[in-house]
Amino acid sequence: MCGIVGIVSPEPVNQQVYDALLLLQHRGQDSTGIATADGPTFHMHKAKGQVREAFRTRDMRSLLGKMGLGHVRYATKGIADNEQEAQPFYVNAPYGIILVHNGNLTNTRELADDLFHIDRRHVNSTSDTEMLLNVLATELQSQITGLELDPDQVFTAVSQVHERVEGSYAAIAMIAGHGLLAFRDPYGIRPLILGRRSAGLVGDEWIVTSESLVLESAGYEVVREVAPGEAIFITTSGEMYSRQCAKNPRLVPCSFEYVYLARPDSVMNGISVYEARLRLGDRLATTIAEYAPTGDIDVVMPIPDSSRPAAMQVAQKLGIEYREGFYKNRYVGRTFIMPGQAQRKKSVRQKLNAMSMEFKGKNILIVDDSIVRGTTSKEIVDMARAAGANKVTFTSAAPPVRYPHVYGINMPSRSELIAHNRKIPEIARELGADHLIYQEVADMKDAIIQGSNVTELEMSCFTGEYVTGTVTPEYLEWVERNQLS
Ligand SMILES: O=P(O)(O)OC[C@H]1O[C@H](OP(=O)(O)OP(=O)(O)O)[C@H](O)[C@@H]1O
Ligand SMILES: NC(=O)CC[C@H](N)C(=O)O
Ligand SMILES: [Mg+2]
Repeated sequence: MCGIVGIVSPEPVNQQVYDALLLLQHRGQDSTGIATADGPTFHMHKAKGQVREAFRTRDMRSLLGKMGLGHVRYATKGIADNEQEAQPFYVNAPYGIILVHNGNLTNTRELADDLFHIDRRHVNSTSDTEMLLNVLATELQSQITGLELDPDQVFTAVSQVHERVEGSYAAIAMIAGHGLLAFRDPYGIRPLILGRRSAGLVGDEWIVTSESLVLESAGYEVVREVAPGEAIFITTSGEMYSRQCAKNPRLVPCSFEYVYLARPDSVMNGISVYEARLRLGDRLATTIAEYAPTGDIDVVMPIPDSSRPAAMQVAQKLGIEYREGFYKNRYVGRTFIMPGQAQRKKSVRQKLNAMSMEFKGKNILIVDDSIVRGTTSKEIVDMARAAGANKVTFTSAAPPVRYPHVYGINMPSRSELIAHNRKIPEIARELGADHLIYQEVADMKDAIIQGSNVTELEMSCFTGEYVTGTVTPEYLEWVERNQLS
């Protein structure tokens, strides 16, 4: 799950793009990049690691221009630990295009073949994003008649992209000398929001980004979410055009954004992430009360950070004291989005420490937002026991993750998932917990969409039902054999 941002302004944009990326850091820690357009000239800097370590003053100074875009990467395809596969990606024709992408394409085998044999395009990496860019460039090239480029041609090219590409994609591209293009896949799986801010006499500034908190923090007003299948084109002089480019758009946003990925202070598809997490806690409390003996539980504890809102509600609903027994080292990033199991496992211990006075002789109910590989939960149960806990009940505000996620979250292999092919008591044994309780799928869905206009959610990692047709058992086996390296 990556974070993306694009800005068109009457003023230089390098600092604004940087600030936005800092706010999106929770969406990707593998690498980051910024590109700007200074008239017809692009400038770009990308590097491995997080935003604060990737950009030096001299890099920022070189990023000239009043249009720009940026990316923080949480790799799902290709090579995670590689500067060349960091985003943005660039092609020199037509015009010069630079693109950033949040999502994951599911027909890369066909695309690689077509790009080589039919379009005669060279893709120099294993990144799906480079393929997306090359499909866009091919389709844009086929629309151009003269030197000028009008928004209709851009929108027709995006319609063609929707026809050729499958999977999830929220993308932003700069077309040199012309403007900024943003588009979202026909299911709106990944988020994308449009904002506007007045820059006084010099005109308006436009921003397109993954999460609303970026708009809020920089004083942009929310114009609207980019609709599923829609494309927005903002010219270098600030005129905005939009068009629905998909034949059958349907909003099916990713449930995992609300469970874990997005920041709680964002509003996504009209749903406050924080409130969705509170409601997940409410529903979980009802299930806990139904299945587990809660009479002897002394305290409810969250696993910092993402489960705090849900845990607070569980405690309140069950009328049990809420305590924070795990102290979090704020200098360690999110462990789930780190590449490689060894690094993830080591980081849980570096990140969380149990304070024994909160555990000694007590029956603890632990709440996490999700259990995926079980990396965090296994360590947590061990730590709670070592700190003297009596009974440990582990609960998850999301249902068991039993199937791969192929739309922008790196969990491609079934065997890695602790709940795959295991019944709940077996998982409890694996974790070493006395009881284990998960949210029900229907409750998760209701909790997330309650009070909004969203009626469908992308929940494949919980249900095994994939919204795009190409995700067949054969494809899932191929993904498993060709994992991220
Ligand atoms: O079962 P696992 O494979 O361990 O994955 C699930 C855990 O990973 C995430 O935490 P993370 O530390 O990434 O981020 P957070 O600080 O936002 O909770 C999530 O909140 C769970 O705690
Ligand atoms: N999580 C994402 O959105 C990843 C984008 C793209 N698939 C990559 O691996 O770079
Ligand atoms: Mg966590």
